[in-house]
Amino acid sequence: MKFDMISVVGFPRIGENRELKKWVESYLDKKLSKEQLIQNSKELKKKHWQIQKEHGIDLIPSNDFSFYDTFLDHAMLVNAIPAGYKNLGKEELDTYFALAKGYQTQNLDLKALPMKKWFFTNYHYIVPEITSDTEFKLSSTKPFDEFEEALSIGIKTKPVIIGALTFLKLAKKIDVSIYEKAFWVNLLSVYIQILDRFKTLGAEFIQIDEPVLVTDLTQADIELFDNFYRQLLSQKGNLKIILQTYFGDIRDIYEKLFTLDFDAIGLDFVDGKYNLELIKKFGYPRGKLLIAGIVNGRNVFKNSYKESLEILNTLSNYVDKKDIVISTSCSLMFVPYSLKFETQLDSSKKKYLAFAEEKLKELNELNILFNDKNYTQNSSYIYNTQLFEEMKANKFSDINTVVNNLRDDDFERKPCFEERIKIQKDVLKLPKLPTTTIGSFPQTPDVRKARSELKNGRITFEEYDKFIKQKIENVIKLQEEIGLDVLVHGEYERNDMVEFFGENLEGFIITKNGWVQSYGTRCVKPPIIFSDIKRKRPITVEYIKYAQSLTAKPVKGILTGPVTILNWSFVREDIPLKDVAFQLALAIKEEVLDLEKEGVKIIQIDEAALIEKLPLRKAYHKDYLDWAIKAFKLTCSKVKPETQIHTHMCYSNFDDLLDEIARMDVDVITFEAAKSDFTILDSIKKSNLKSEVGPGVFDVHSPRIVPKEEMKDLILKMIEKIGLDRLWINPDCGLKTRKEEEAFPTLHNMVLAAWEVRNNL
Ligand SMILES: Nc1nc2c(c(=O)[nH]1)N[C@@H](CNc1ccc(C(=O)N[C@@H](CCC(=O)N[C@@H](CCC(=O)N[C@@H](CCC(=O)O)C(=O)O)C(=O)O)C(=O)O)cc1)CN2
Ligand code: MET
Ligand SMILES: [Zn+2]
Repeated sequence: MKFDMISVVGFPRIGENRELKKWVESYLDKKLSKEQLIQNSKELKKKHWQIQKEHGIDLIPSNDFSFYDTFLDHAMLVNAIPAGYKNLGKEELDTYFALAKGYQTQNLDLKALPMKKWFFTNYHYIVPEITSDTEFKLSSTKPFDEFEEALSIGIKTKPVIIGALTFLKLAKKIDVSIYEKAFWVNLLSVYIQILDRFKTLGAEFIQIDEPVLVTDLTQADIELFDNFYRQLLSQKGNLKIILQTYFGDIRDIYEKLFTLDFDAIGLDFVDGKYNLELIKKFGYPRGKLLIAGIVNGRNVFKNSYKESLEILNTLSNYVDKKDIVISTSCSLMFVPYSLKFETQLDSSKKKYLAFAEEKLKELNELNILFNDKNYTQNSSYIYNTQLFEEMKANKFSDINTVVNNLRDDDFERKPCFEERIKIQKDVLKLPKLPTTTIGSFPQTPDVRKARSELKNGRITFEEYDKFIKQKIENVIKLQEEIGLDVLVHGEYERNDMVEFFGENLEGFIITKNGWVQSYGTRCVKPPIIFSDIKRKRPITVEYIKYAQSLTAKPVKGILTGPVTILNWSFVREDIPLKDVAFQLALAIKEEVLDLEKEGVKIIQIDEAALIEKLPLRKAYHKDYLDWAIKAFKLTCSKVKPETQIHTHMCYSNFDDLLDEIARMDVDVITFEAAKSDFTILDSIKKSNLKSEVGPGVFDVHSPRIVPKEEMKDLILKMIEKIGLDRLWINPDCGLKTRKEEEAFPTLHNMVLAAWEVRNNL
């Protein structure tokens, strides 16, 4: 075995120019053949393996590629797919896309499997369903095919497989206990077959990903893990098994791992600083490799060689140096592909950044330094430490003054909710069950084209502005025709709800090509928070004012909240998140007050990502929520009582956080409810939340046209649970990803449903 090894946990799969996204979308639009899609993807994978090889990576991952989502790939691999999909009579790839996107024909209506956030990232995985009828069996050749594809160009990869505990815990369980041996032994036999196949193919290392090990574990989880792996590892033969963890520390199971026959353990020393303490406290077993995750797979800033070498040197007091493998902290799929496309980015900023490709270089340099006794004399080390000194010198300047001068009443809105809502009802005079939308309307190809032409200088700003105003005019007319009560301007001017604010606030770096996958074929280009945040000028006022000038109905102003901007941006690691959040909040507050001044009566401050960076362990929740909620409150504490403040959160997996959400003290909150079977409604009733609520009555991620009766039933059910007086009727998120012909009929049905219920009161 080679010493001084370097490992990559996973590599971005979308391609340097989002090729994969474009191919898959073309395939789904029937504009690209299956053969072509597969052929193109093979070339892409090869390119990615080759790049890693050129950068000297020893443990190069395979099976980290996916046409849509690796969790769904895994569900297909072990045959954990709902019965309805099995008999579609389709080829594997088409069944796969049907699971991801739903499948509708004249007489068949299969819903897409739901998506969930992948830990605290902005990636979303597909949630498989397992029931007592699930028959685990090896059902796909994808991981083996990819291993062979790489072999054919002379690269022996390290296949990546999702671990059993992570799979079972993150799947949706229906009428089944994953902890019963009779259930999981069937899955075990599939994993044994997977290992057997890889043995036959000549694999050396297999990486088994178990990120759930960094969450709070129960005794039952630990026992399941122990039993499962004890048996699996007894069958591993000559294969070397890497247990890969990431996103935190593994305090609940660390010592237990010593007794299991893993050949290597992958630990995250970026998000899991406590892993180092565990090693200091309990040591590390002899003879096992330690995959030391020190290059951050979740952020775009350069690695601090000084800090990393300190960690590595400490580790070498407990682990044989030859057993330490330098690695990324998690997959690199959470950062953009390469800086080489950022030709317009000032070198004074670019020099602080490292995307996936540059991180490969960092791994290499770190490896050289770690094996060099005089590394402090090495030029790459000297350059890197200088950079970080410079960075330290340009800390956010205003932060301490502004943030320290905030007083308690900067965060509190007056008068209390009960008084405000009365005043608002008098001013707004909305009917019962008011109907509205979440903000964005379909981002049709003409909108994207206009923006791209503006960016390329093919049209002037005046032409673009005229185009956007025309879109606004159309959407106002449409909403009036449909009969919605509270209108919106449609968000046509925004490429993305976060990037748009990044472009218009001072302090951000906007990249040209810094795309990362958010789910399936959808990508985001997170802005980078680099220096003090300030609002240069009003951002949204003109278009919202314009929309309001076209109608007598209230137009709701839509803004993105500070915590969501923070959580969906890349943020410097040397400044407390809380301080950045407060700076963002003060900028958004200026916008809120300007909208109010211009006569906007309802303002929605989206906090879609409010709890995204909620620490994985409960013990740390409070601290995060305290500052996150304060940042939100800072944006709207100074508005008049008659101004109605809404917020929107797209996920409702906050059942046990409702008392915290109540502290946001908003007038109206809209959120997703239908996909989680409305359990949240019961929780709302039991919680301190006083706000009016709009639990979305349809799923915006499905192209399906929802029948009126279906939504009517939902509305009746919601009235029963939550009462009539505080209920709003709306979709569960923005409509930007839908086509007009999908969104408009459903909206129309939604309004009709609300009217029918209203008229029968
Ligand atoms: N940041 C963020 N995170 C989020 C969400 C969100 O809305 N924003 N929503 C949730 C779900 N995630 C989502 C993430 C992305 C998209 C999405 O629609 N993304 C678009 C890109 C949006 C965008 O930035 N568009 C730009 C650039 C579009 C583009 O590709 N332009 C073409 C040119 C187009 C032309 O000339 O016709 C090109 O560059 O090649 C624009 O509108 O200006 C996509 O992948 O297709 C939707 C939901 C959770 N996380
Ligand atoms: N206002 C935004 C929209 O409607 C909220 C989206 S939350 C991901 O698109
Ligand atoms: Zn949403």
